[in-house]
Amino acid sequence: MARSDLLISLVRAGASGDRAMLKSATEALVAEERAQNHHIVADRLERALSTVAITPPALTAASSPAGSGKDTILELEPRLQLSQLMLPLPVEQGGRQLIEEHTRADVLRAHGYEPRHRILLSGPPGNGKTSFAEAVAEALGLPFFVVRYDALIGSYLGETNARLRKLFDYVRTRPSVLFFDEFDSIGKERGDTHETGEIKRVVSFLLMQLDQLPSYVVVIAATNHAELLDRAVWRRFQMRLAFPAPDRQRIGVFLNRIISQWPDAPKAAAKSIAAKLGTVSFAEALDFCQNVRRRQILGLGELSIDDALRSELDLWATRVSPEVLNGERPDQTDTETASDRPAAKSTRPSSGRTRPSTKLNR
Ligand SMILES: Nc1ncnc2c1ncn2[C@@H]1O[C@H](COP(=O)(O)OP(=O)(O)OP(=O)(O)O)[C@@H](O)[C@H]1O
Repeated sequence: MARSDLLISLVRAGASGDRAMLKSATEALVAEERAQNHHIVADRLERALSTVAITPPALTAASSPAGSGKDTILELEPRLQLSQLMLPLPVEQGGRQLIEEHTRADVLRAHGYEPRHRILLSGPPGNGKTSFAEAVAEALGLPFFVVRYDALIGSYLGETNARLRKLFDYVRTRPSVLFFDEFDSIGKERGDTHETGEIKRVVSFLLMQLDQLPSYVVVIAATNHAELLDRAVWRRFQMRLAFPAPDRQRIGVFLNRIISQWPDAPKAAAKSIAAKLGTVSFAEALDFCQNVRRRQILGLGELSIDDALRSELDLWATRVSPEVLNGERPDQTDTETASDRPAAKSTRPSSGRTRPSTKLNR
């Protein structure tokens, strides 16, 4: 299957004159041959590749970078490691299994199995879905491709499918981790009456492409709205991992990890800071900590870490939430400034987020 895909990519690359695709498909074949100790074939393939015309062929619509699948993805160098993330146990275990299945794929294949390679991550924003995908790419030593919806979704009939085809043609030329963030924006429920037939065609085409993808392309899709996904799309994923919002205790441990690396330890315990932050995502807790350090660094030695922390907690209590920005509840910051507000006040209307007191436990 994997091999036949590579051969098809080679034929397509030859037909369209896409030298990048030709090179990456050949390199993938070379890697495969070497993995099977077929060094003579691998050497011949490499020699053949080196004789490919140096002069680039005239650009055509199909072969131009603007028209290739490469435009619809962003290639990032994965740096994050799984051990740097605070993950729920099932996610951590799922991640380790996934990595093992791919690093020891030859053992599985010897028994007629392929490693799992279609993974769905769900959960509220800022709790590590993107980071997890990056960490999987890092652990496997693979490029991390992030799908760019701005370049993928077209307004003309059939345009999105044509771009999806190019995207999949491009990624199947080499092992990689392909990441679809906000996957619900493309894999939506086909029964949605507000959508035209176009979305159905896109979802059907996407399913077909997912089915045909070789296992050396690990597709990781993330969604904040798993309930919006088409059932058939949901079923396609071999591993589904939930990233729930962290509770206060986990945020406390997370804060402690960060704070313990600061040059000066604040007097307040991480647990007490977590209580003051209220219900937050890991990303929000991290932002908060980074702001404290920014404040202290710019204080040029005049500001202690405790002052910086207290000051940032004061600001935190006056934060404008997305609900205010969306007009779902009134903002009180117009009539009241941070300095007007007593330090321990936390009476802003709650909308899921607990407004913390700004007084530190010392
Ligand atoms: N579980 C976690 N452990 C450690 N750090 C985390 C965790 N979750 C998020 N972070 C930090 O927050 C940042 C943003 O998280 P990330 O982009 O992975 O969240 P996400 O779930 O993909 O959010 P979105 O749904 O908005 O795309 C990361 O760069 C990371 O530094």
